[in-house]
Amino acid sequence: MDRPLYQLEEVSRCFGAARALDRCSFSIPAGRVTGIAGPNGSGKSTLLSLLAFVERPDEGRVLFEGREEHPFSPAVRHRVTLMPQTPFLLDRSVFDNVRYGLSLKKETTDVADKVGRALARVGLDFDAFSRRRRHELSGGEAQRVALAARLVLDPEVLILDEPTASVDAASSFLIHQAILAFAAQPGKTVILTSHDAAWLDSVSDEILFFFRGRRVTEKMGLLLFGPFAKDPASGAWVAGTGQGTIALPEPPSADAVAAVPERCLRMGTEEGAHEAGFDAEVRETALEKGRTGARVTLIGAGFPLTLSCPPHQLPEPGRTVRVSYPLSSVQWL
Ligand SMILES: Nc1ncnc2c1ncn2[C@@H]1O[C@H](COP(=O)(O)OP(=O)(O)OP(=O)(O)O)[C@@H](O)[C@H]1O
Repeated sequence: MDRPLYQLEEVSRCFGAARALDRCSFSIPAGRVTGIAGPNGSGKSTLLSLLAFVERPDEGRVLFEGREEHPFSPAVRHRVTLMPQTPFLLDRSVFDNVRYGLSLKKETTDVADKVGRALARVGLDFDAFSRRRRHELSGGEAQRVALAARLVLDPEVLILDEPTASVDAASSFLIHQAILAFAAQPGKTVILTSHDAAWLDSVSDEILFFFRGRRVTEKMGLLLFGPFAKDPASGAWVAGTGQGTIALPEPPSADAVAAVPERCLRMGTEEGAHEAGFDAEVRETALEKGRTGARVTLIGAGFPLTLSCPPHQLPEPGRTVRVSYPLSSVQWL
């Protein structure tokens, strides 16, 4: 059993009347890669800033190794490093940007060597890049320099908010490799977010799911937002647009969101009794970390959905498949 590194006890973070995090209680293990997933505004960045001790919760406690810690507390300073969603680079050379954190830590030995190794870990050649300035880097290169500036600090806990946002496939792959190489070292913990579900699956040992500031206990494969309508012919409730509809139980309120757990979605079979079904187009397929499972991303009735399947049953992108689910599996969030 993994030792919990963090324990959150009834943690809330409020902005005015809105709760970006709403009474969250869960733990995060040491020595693993934990992915944080959820739609826009679900509280992921807010959570990361609390885990990095950049901010304090308004309610509840964040325990680190069993003790309540705070911003600037010596127990977490230099041990936990956050790369924010839009990392800031100084208007100086790449070398100075990567070295900057070392100088804050007052590390003066083997500086050039350490900077060179950190750049190599994100696929940047020291001779080609170390003298370049911020404006001489592509978006993907700048993101990798920002990651190198965290890796050079050799933290115990590396927290990354959307490290592959707006980078191309090559940079995304290099960032993936750098994170896995970091995580493979003894005693290292990585906590990260990404909107790219397949990428997050391929890098994470475990994923925690969030929705509207709360942790959702399992991975939801399908989220259905209103407006919902009642089919006058059948009397059944449906979500969807002109591109088709998806059947639901009666919504409890107009702004409720329906969710179907990924494990309840089945692909390629006709629906049985007490099940609903709809046609969906396969958009993307990906193998999970360890390659024992695979994930399929589809679009049905205008809604994106993901479901898992054995790697040998992966359908071809572009195919239309039938997706079925028990109506009783629909949860209201
Ligand atoms: N400084 C702030 N002031 C006011 N509201 C904020 C602030 N920071 C976050 N929020 C609100 O808190 C909620 C959660 O925001 P947060 O950035 O944590 O979500 P997220 O899941 O990271 O979203 P995204 O995927 O879009 O990055 C949102 O409704 C957001 O508008």
